[in-house]
Amino acid sequence: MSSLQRQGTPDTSPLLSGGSAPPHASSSPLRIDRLDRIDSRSSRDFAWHPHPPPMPGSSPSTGGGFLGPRLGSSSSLGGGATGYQSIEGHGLTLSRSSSSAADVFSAGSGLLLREGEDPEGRSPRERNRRCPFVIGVAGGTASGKTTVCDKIIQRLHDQCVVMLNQDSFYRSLTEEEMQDVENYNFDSPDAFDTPALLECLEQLKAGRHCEVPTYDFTQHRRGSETRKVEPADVIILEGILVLHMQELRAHCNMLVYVDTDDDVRLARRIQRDVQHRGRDIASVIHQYTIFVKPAFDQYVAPSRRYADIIIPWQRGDNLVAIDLITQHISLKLRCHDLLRIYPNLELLPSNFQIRGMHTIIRDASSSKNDFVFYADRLNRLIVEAGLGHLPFQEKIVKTPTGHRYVGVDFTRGICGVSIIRSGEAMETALRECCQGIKLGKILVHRHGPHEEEEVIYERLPSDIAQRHVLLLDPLVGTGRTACRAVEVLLARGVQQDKILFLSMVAAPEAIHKLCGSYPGMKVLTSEIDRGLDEDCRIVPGIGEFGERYFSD
Ligand SMILES: O=P(O)(O)OC[C@H]1O[C@H](OP(=O)(O)OP(=O)(O)O)[C@H](O)[C@@H]1O
Ligand SMILES: O=c1cc[nH]c(=O)[nH]1
Repeated sequence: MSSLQRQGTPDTSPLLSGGSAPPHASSSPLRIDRLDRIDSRSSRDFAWHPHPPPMPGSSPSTGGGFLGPRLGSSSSLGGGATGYQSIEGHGLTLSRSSSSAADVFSAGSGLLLREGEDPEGRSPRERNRRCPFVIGVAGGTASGKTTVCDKIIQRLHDQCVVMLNQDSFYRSLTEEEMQDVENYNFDSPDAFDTPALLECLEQLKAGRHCEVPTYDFTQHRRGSETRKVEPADVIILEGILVLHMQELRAHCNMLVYVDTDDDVRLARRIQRDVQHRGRDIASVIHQYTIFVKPAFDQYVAPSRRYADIIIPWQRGDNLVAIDLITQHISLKLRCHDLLRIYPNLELLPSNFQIRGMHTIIRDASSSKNDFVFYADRLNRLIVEAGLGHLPFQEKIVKTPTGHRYVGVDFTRGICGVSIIRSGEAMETALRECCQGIKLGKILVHRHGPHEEEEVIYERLPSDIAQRHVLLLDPLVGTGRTACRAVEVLLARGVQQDKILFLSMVAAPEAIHKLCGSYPGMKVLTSEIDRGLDEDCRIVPGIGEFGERYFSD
């Protein structure tokens, strides 16, 4: 809203009073950069699955199972950052990880797919499923990995979590190997059917169920039955070699190493194998000395260096570490819940350039020049991403080398409508992308954060009902201003599914309101903030966008 209209009501806007944005803060005390690779592109159905009774960690192997309500799967991967942080006194080390850039950005945006036109025959909703958040948990034998996983699952009780145990993917021994089982190395990477494990992981990440083998530790064989594991929000992949194997690490958004003294582990191993796996003490010690310990030294202990988080775990009570991990995951998943709930919500895939732009725009001490420069840059990306959601027509052209190129033709019949005044800051980006585009404007005024909105000005293309409309406003807090503007468009005959709302920062409240009220309209934002303060300002927010962008 223009400062002119604001005169006399300087503090009426949810975003006008209070000025500068508070420092960025999250409900998690940690910043674990690799977790920021989670991003998302759309939604899935809600469904509920009962909690099964806890399964014994012995033969036949647990294999994995439902551990919570299913909300759907989540993100694709983006970023590829490494993080390093050490938290003294919390018994938790966040360490540099070697996250590979290869596991970033699953394409999957489906931007060029028209409704019902998916090569794999998926519905638009299935197509928009996100990959789940995958946590890899490794550590030596009997280090307490299962307990750590159980604690994480307990604390993520409002999410659907499934576990995949590497143990379930032991190969069946051949007759020959069975003859000399005392001298078979169960701790070597070769003992596992890793392709089968990868296939399961890939199925789950694609939003499909998988069949996990069962393994009988007393017979050293796979059972004839498999266990069906449904897709979930979070997958915990647990096993001694999960961090050692690059192909498994590449699937994980977060790598955890459980660090327990060797003697504690040996004592636990003896107890477990004797009680649950039909062994005697002498054979357990023999196996430990000949295979388990050397394999630990060769594969498991060195894999610590890949961990994002190393948890010292002696007595099984390092709950601070568990809390820190799960708080952070919950924070990430909360944002993704919105994306699951609303198929019409899109989040601009993040990367460090975009995060850097946000950092400058959100910094209260940034200069006007910087604010405008980076807001323009970011708006350009948002507009480009928004345009990618418009329908297209195939177009074949001839290249200068005389070859055919099968491409697409841009949509005709679009226009932009900015919500005055901050929305006008996005017009530049739209004009730069679409030369000569028709632009309209709507001015919505509200006397106070809890007052009714009033449309006091509208100028729209006369043929707007025939056009696709890009509705522009960098900030949506309560979503009331935006909803009012949408009502104006609908009253002018624009169809919901021809409206694309573009914003830079949205509060969850606005997303519920906009996406819930107008399921046919697409909403694209570059970041979703934590919420609103008592004056309905976005937290952490940007402050008064219009003031910062337009004032001298
Ligand atoms: O989602 P809501 O709670 O309705 O608030 C969002 C509105 O607030 C901001 O404008 P502002 O009122 O600051 O006016 P301005 O753009 O004219 O500066 C923003 O640009 C939206 O138009
Ligand atoms: O069958 C198995 C599998 C793992 N470790 C063992 O000792 N036996």
